Amino acid sequence: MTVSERQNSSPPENLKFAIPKKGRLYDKVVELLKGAGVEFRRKDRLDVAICVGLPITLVFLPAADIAKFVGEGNVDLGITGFDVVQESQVQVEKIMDLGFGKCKLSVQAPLIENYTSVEQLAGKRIVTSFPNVSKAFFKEYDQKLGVTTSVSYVSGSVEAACGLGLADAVVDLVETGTTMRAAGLEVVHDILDTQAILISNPNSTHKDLISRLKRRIDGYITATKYVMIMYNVSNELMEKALVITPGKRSPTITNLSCGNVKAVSSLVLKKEVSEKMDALHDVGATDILVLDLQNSRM
Ligand SMILES: Nc1ncnc2c1ncn2[C@@H]1O[C@H](COP(=O)(O)OP(=O)(O)OP(=O)(O)O)[C@@H](O)[C@H]1O
Ligand SMILES: O=P(O)(O)OC[C@H]1O[C@H](OP(=O)(O)OP(=O)(O)O)[C@H](O)[C@@H]1O
Repeated sequence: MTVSERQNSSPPENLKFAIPKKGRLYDKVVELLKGAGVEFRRKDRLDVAICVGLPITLVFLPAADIAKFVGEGNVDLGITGFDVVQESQVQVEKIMDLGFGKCKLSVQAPLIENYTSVEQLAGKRIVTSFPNVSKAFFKEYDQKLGVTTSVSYVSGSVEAACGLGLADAVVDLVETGTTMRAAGLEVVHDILDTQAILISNPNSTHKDLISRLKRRIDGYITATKYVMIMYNVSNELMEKALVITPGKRSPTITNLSCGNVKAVSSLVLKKEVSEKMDALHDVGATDILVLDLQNSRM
């Protein structure tokens, strides 16, 4: 075996974990794995990386192929979009939503045509990278109206299909709508909401390691959503302050050496922290500090 073959080979007993090799989800997935303590070094141009200190081999694949690989048992675990899972038509176990890669899969048509309902597109030409989801979606309308919608697959630049005269409408992902508007399209109907999800093969033999990874990822995601708020407050004002910061379960209250004042620490949602600080100030709390959480197990 050559050196490069050895670098590329996974110990057979390792859990195989497929993640997107590039694209929209890549940076977020790498950040998530780092936060969950899954360390790896990916050598230039290699699509396999063995993790440090964990029996895990990461496999870098196109996002669109990951659900199929997980469903067919070539890998144990994967991260990809829910849209990809729906399109792949395979049986996978959804472990958890990951909270990024959020967008919608929508039927989009030229603004100029002014379509007001999706029924008007039944029987017409649709171009998409999601032929299975699109066919399943239009089936109901085809049956109702006695027509046959033509669904054709393209692997990319879907939004260009109407302008090129290849389609009457497209089924594509929309987040901000920038791509769609630039192509002169508008949403006629949303088919599904999607985000990145962690999936596993239902027959994987690595159940314990998958549970451990789930706890780690869960802990990291929770830590990114919360901050720890700490403040001092007098006994008389305590009740009002605790209404503002009830904590995830309950706040921690510590006696201070100086008389009538106590220190409170409590978890607060990051998105609510400024408003909580204002409210604490207004009820008379002092020395208000906010600390970021690195990680958590709750
Ligand atoms: N604009 C977006 N906003 C949020 N999530 C998105 C967006 N576009 C795609 N995604 C999510 O990321 C997944 C992968 O999309 P991406 O466009 O990166 O795939 P790709 O086509 O494999 O990448 P590339 O085009 O670079 O080869 C999609 O299946 C979807 O779940
Ligand atoms: O509503 P928006 O914010 O414009 O996002 C939607 C676009 O994002 C994705 O493509 P991406 O930019 O990842 O490139 P791709 O077509 O090469 O996959 C998707 O396929 C849409 O075209």
